[in-house]
Amino acid sequence: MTVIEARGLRKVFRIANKPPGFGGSVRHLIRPRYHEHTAVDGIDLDIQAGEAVAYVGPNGAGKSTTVKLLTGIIQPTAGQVRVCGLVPHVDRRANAHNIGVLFGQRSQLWWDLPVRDSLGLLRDLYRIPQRRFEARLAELEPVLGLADLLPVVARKLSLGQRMRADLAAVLLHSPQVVYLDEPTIGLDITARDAVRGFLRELTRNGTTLMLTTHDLADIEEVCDRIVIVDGGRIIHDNSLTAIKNELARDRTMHLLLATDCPDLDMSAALPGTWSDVGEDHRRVSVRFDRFDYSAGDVLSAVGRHATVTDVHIDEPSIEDIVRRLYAGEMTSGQVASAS
Ligand SMILES: Nc1ncnc2c1ncn2[C@@H]1O[C@H](COP(=O)(O)OP(=O)(O)OP(=O)(O)O)[C@@H](O)[C@H]1O
Repeated sequence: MTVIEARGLRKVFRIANKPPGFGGSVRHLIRPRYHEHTAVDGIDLDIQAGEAVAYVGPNGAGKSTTVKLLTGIIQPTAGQVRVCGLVPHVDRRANAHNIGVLFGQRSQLWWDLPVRDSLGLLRDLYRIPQRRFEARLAELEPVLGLADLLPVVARKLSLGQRMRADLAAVLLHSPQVVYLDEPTIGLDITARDAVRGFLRELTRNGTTLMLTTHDLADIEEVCDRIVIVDGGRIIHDNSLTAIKNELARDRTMHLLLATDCPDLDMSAALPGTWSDVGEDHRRVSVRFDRFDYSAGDVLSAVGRHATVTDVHIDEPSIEDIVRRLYAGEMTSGQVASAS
């Protein structure tokens, strides 16, 4: 079932050309001048129920603007958008019940209230029955470690504590679609793992997740699809596995040998591979295309020359791939689209 559907979505901001200083302000009042900036430039997007999609791109790419359009905070200049069958900027109230949003550093919590009271207010706002509210808090408690946070006034929370409390606020009404911006920022390693595990669990249970983040580990551990935007356009849209298969076929196996092997060259046994022997003649690296050879092929080929005592494989990271896409080393023509 398609939960998020956007066609030709476009947002153009009108920006005032205000000259500097008081004189400039007066001149602008008399004769205002503007220029236009296209933040989102014709985006087509279909996201299915239960999908976890990473929506990433360099600063200013148009990520937040897209999320604002999908949540109905702003209206599109052109194009159509539907979320759970509703037009977000038209059916704002109904849409709010279907979605949870954690946006940048903006908190949902009332600054001067204990977290418990903020959650109570949100319970009333979303009209959550008391029993369901308590059951939901009990579900969220072990992941987000809420018990310690509930009595604390929001402004006294550390960044990581506030993030946990905010996540509880976003997820309290069990929304069908959740938009999260940098959801693990400020969390320690344990809390980060717990949140990532929890987000995976959410999508397994059918919640649709759209993650805008610069933390690529979040993407690898939570998302199954990655949409990359740049200049307001989608430059890549595919599953994480497909992007790796297509753009990161090389693996490098590093082997430690029991005996010196200064002249080891794998190119005869495994044509198309590249190998390098370290100065100590015992450390060998073999780079291979994973669709041409398996790790076992490489291991046994090296094993015919020397006893291997240790081995590890460098997998290409999603970080490398995304960096190359941002840098324009690859274009959408070189990569398959999910649509
Ligand atoms: N309200 C606005 N008025 C004018 N221009 C805007 C407005 N909001 C965003 N922009 C511009 O639109 C472009 C896209 O901004 P957006 O915030 O969507 O980027 P982003 O991908 O979320 O970036 P970041 O990773 O830095 O948060 C930027 O050039 C930004 O300056």
